[in-house]
This record gives sequence, structure tokens and C-alpha cells, in this order.
Amino acid sequence: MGITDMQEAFYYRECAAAHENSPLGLHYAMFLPTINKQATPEQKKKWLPLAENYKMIGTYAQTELGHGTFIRGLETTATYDPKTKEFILDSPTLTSKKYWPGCLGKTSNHCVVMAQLYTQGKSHGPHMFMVQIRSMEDHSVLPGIEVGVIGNKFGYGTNDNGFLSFDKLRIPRENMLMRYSQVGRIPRENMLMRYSQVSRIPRENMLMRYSQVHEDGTYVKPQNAKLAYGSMVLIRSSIVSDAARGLAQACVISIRYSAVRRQTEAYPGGEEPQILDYQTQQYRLFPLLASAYSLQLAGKYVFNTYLEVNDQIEKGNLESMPELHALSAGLKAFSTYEASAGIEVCRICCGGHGYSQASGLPKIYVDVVPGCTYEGENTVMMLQTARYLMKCYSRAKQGQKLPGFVQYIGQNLNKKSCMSEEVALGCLVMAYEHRAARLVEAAAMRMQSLIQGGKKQHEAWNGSSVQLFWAAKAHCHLFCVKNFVDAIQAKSLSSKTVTVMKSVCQLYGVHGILENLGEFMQDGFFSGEQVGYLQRKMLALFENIRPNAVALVDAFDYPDMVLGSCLGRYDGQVYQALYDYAKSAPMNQTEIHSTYYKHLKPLINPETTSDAMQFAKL
Ligand SMILES: CCCCCCCCCCCCCCCCCC(=O)SCCNC(=O)CCNC(=O)[C@H](O)C(C)(C)COP(=O)(O)OP(=O)(O)OC[C@H]1O[C@@H](n2cnc3c(N)ncnc32)[C@H](O)[C@@H]1OP(=O)(O)O
Ligand SMILES: Cc1cc2nc3c(=O)[nH]c(=O)nc-3n(C[C@H](O)[C@H](O)[C@H](O)COP(=O)(O)OP(=O)(O)OC[C@H]3O[C@@H](n4cnc5c(N)ncnc54)[C@H](O)[C@@H]3O)c2cc1C
Repeated sequence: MGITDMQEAFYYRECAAAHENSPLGLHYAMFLPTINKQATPEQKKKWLPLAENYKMIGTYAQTELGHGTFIRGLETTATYDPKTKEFILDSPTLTSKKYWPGCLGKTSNHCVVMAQLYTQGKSHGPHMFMVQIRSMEDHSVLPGIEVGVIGNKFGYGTNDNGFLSFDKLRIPRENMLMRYSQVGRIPRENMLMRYSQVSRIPRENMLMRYSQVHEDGTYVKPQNAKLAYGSMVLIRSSIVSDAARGLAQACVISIRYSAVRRQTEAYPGGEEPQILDYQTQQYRLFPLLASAYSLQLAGKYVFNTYLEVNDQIEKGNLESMPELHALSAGLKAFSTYEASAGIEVCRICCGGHGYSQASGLPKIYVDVVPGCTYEGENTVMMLQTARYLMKCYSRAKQGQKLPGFVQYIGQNLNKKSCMSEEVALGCLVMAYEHRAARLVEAAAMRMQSLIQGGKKQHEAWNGSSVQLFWAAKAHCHLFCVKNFVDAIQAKSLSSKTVTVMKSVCQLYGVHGILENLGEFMQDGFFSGEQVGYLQRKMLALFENIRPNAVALVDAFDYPDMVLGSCLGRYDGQVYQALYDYAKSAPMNQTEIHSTYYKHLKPLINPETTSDAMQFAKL
């Protein structure tokens, strides 16, 4: 199709197989990008054409039975043998077995393996290695490897998440992904290996863009050890849009259905209203619609930031890595939490039919909810963002200038809200800034007081982690509000679009405050009277948005084929579609089901049980 944008290509493939998750998903979402970003030019030349043409089919094998979050705790080892110029890959314990990688069990013939690098008797932490696990001729599993699927999951049925272990498997030194770190006495041209490289898989198999192992086993470390985490940062930056897409699709289904569905006479003998006219339905759905727009905009922002920072990294400038890590980790967590919770509300808003697979909502939910876990468990990711916020706080207190999106930190907190009946966008942003600044300061103060009270740094961190989590969440929420406001103030929008989108944006901001009122009121920033303004505004915004609600979900432009929903059909023929869905159920293809003969007939008609037994044998 000539699609060059990575995210667009991913979305296109998802649409083409809208009712299944592709068993090649990890190949194009993680395996290809890892080769692209972490391999040396020589490695890319060798592997990319094979991978792009689906000869090499691969995945990203990092998580183990015993460790997922704590990457430095991984137990798989890659020990360099300078005599043979190979790495020896080993899974020394039960807990060191790789467990969870998608598309690993049956589909992949290769994988990028994250393993602890040992050379010259020293450990150098987790590094990546290219490992062939199945034959390219007949797909049989290669010697020294055990691989299989992990069994049924919450969803993702067509994605063969697997387990994998190595029994002293040798791979060439060249298989270490060495762009950034290196091991070995290497040819001069390998000095291009930009950040680090090593080698008894062929040494060539370590993904060497970031660190290197020379032929004699010498280790060259990368400019920054976290460069090896680059593939995770890419996917975290992409997941925000993916979560937004899931929430937006659920909103399309639930809002369209709410415009078709009628229930309960408005007054005795009166017409039954569309359920979308019930204020309580609007209270649950319209803020989610606003959230879907906000997360889409945030997703665009973070992915563009990823591209920009990546560009700088390519040029050797790593300065913005911490900001990108903090932004992508926090927004990945914030967006997947919001989307997962929101999709469930959309389902509930469809009543009984929402529980049917025909609604399309269960599939969307099980696709989005693992985003809270994969690519970094959400709480852990929020705490990574909090770690960055704490550093910013201390820099602000030392009078240093902070980068754009954290400049609010350390601001004067002795302010009152400027909120008036009109609910200006500027006052909304100010409120979110105040809340985030206060929660960042409260978490920092808590840490400080625990340390002053004699706690060690790590104890103080754990003892403050709930407040750190609150601070990170408030920071991400502020980012989404501010980014939404900036987007609707962009000059390129028509005035009609701005009028409609301003209401949606205001609702996002107002509803977020009312849902988290304690955090905005604890220090008296808002008065009770101002809360009244916000409550009235929210109800007024529902009326404002109602005439445009269906158009606002149509604007997402998801075809029926992608939604896969009887309830969310563009033509509104919900009841016919549900009835057709029921009629086509496999159980309706015979008048009497076999279980009647096996189980029911012996109860209803015991004297003819022998007939039933005979049928069961058949
Ligand atoms: C292709 C494109 C398009 C595709 C579209 C895709 C759309 C999405 C669709 C989804 C499909 C995907 C399918 C599912 C894939 C799932 C794959 C996986 O789960 S795979 C498995 C995923 N698994 C996980 O995600 C595991 C999660 N765990 C981790 O990432 C790490 O263990 C950790 C970050 C928690 C700690 O790491 P640790 O080494 O212990 O580090 P310390 O704590 O000691 O911190 C030291 C310093 O380092 C800093 N720093 C850290 N990271 C970074 C970074 N990236 N950078 C910069 N800095 C970073 C940190 O802030 C700190 O700074 P300072 O304060 O000192 O200044
Ligand atoms: C559908 C799916 C697909 C996946 N695909 C892949 C893949 O392709 N490749 C791959 O390598 N992996 C994959 N994974 C694994 C995934 O990346 C890990 O499960 C994830 O990183 C979380 O790690 P964990 O399971 O060790 O969770 P744990 O860390 O064991 O989390 C359990 C609980 O402990 C808490 N916790 C842990 N550490 C801390 C801390 N420091 N502070 C506070 N709380 C903490 C967490 O918040 C959580 O509540 C996949 C997982 C799923 C569900």
C-alpha cells in the first residue's frame, strides 16, 4: 500500500484483520523497529531485508517467569567465549525462562532476546541478542531451545504468547545488537557501532547498536545504558494513540446505539426518548468522548516527540532522553487506565446488549486492557514519571529553568483559582497546574520528612509512593488538558470547528476537576461557589454537545467492518443486525442440540436413556 508511517501501517494491518489480533503483531511492532534502531549498519544490511520480506519472523523476548518489571533482575545469561567468538545463551533456572513474548510460541523463527551480558568474568547488565529459534526450512525448533505457548489468556487469543529457554546455546558474536555497546577485537569499521556491543551465539548476534563486545571479549559500554530500552520507549509512545483508538471506538458504538435505543415513556403515554437524551447517559458518555479526543491529541504529541528525540539520538545528542522517558511512561499509563475504565462504562451504557459479543465492546476491552500491563506495568511507569518530577522539583527549588511541560513545578502555591461562571480555558489550565504543582510538592515534602526522620532513601521512596503516584497522575492529566487547549487554539481550525471542540475541551477539563475535587480543594484553591460554577457548566455543556454527539463520533471515521459491532452500525439498523447475529449462531443451526440427547433427555425421559447413550457414543 506504500504506507511509510509506522503507526499508520500498524493501524492499517489491524483494520485488515479487525476481528483477530495479528500473530505477526510483534514482528512489525517490536522486532523490525529493534533491528532498525539497535543494530549496526552491517547487521541491518543482513537482517532487515529478510525481516521485511517475512523470511525472518521475529518477536521481542525480554520478560521471564520471574521478572518483567525489573529488567536488571533478568536471569537469562549471554556469556562471551573469546576462543570461539560466540555467546553462550543459557536459562539457568526455572524463573529465567522467557514467558509472555507475543507471537513467540508458534509463529516466530527468530527473536531478539534480552540477556545479562558476561564477558571477561564481569557482568554488564541486560543486552540484546538476535537468536534463531526455528529452522528456516521446515520451522522445526532448533537444538538447545525449548519453546511453546503459555496457554489461554484474558484476550489476544490469536497472538501466541510463548515461553522459551536456552540450554547453553551458542550464537555468533555478530548476533549481539551492538549499535550502542560492543565486545571484542573488532574490525575498524565496527567502531561505527555507536553506543555499545559482545559475543558464543555468533558474536554477530548481539544487537550491537548501543554496546559492543570485541573479539577478545573487551566490552565497550554505550553512551547511556538506557539506550537499550529504546524499543520499549517507542511502543509506549505508540500505545497512547492505540488506547485512544480503543476508547474512541467504544464511544462510537455506545453513542450511536444510545441515539437509536429508546427506553421508558418520558411521561405516562408519552414517547420513549432516545436514551442519549437522559442526562445520566450524557454524564457517563460525553466525558468519555472528550477523553477520547484528548488522548488522540496526546498520542499524536508524544509520538511526534518520540520522532524528534529519536532524531537527536541518531545525531548523538541524548539530552532529551529523560524527558521522553518520563512523558511516554506516564502517558502510556494514564491513557491505558482511562481507556480501559472508559470502555467498560461504554459497555454498561449499552445495557444488556452491551454484554453480547455482538456489541463489539468485549473485543475492544480485552485488546486495550493489557496495555495497562505490557510495556511496563502502569503503576511502575507512573513511578518512573514521578522520579523525573522529583528531580525537576529539586532543580526548580535551586532556581534552575525547567523544560516546557514541567515549568509549572515549584510555582507559588498561595493562589486562588480565577474560575468564574464562564469557565475560561485559561482558568482550567491554571487549576490543573496548581493541582499538579501541589501534589508534586506534597510528595517531595513527604520524602524529605521521612529521610529527615531517619529513613533510608529507598524506604522513603516506598513510604511516599502513593503520593508520588498521585503527583504523576496529576501531571499527566495536566498534560492532556493543556495539550487539548493548545490544539483547539491552533490557527488552522475553522471557527465552527473551534466552537464545537471548545465545548468538548471544556467538558474534559471541568469533568476531570469534578471527579477529583478533593485534590483541587484540599488547600482551598477553589471555593465552594466556584465548584458550583463548574457543576452548572458541566450540565450546560451536556446540552451543548448533545446535538453534535453523533457527528462527533462519526468524525472518528471508523468503518463498520473495523468496529465489528451490531450496536455501533453507521446505518443504525441495530435490531435487525442483532437478530441476524443471533440467527447465525452455530447453536441455531440445528433444531435440537446434541446435549439434549446426552444430558436433558435422561432427566426428562429416563426410560429412553439407552437411546441417549447410543447417541452420545455416535
Ligand atoms: C512500530 C511502531 C508502531 C507500532 C504501533 C504499536 C501500537 C501499540 C500496540 C500494541 C501492540 C504491542 C503488543 C504488546 C507488546 C508488549 C511487549 C512487551 O511488553 S516487552 C516488555 C516490556 N517490559 C517493560 O516495559 C519492563 C518495564 N521496566 C522497565 O522499563 C525498567 O525496569 C524500569 C524503567 C522500571 C527500571 O529500569 P532500571 O534499569 O532498573 O533503571 P532505574 O530504575 O535504576 O533508573 C535509572 C535511571 O534510568 C532512567 N530510565 C529508565 N528507563 C529509561 C528509558 N527508557 N529512557 C531513559 N531513561 C530511562 C530512570 O528514569 C533513572 O533515571 P534517574 O532518575 O537515575 O535520572
Ligand atoms: C498481553 C501481553 C503481552 C506481552 N507481550 C510481551 C512481549 O512481547 N515481550 C515481552 O518481553 N514481554 C511481554 N509481556 C510481559 C509484560 O511486559 C510484563 O508482564 C510487564 O512488563 C509487567 O511485568 P510483570 O509481569 O513482572 O509484573 P510485576 O512487576 O510482577 O507486577 C505485579 C505487581 O507488582 C507491582 N510492582 C512491581 N514492581 C514494583 C515497583 N518497583 N514499585 C511498585 N510496585 C511494583 C506492580 O505495580 C503490579 O501491581 C506481555 C504481557 C502481556 C499481558
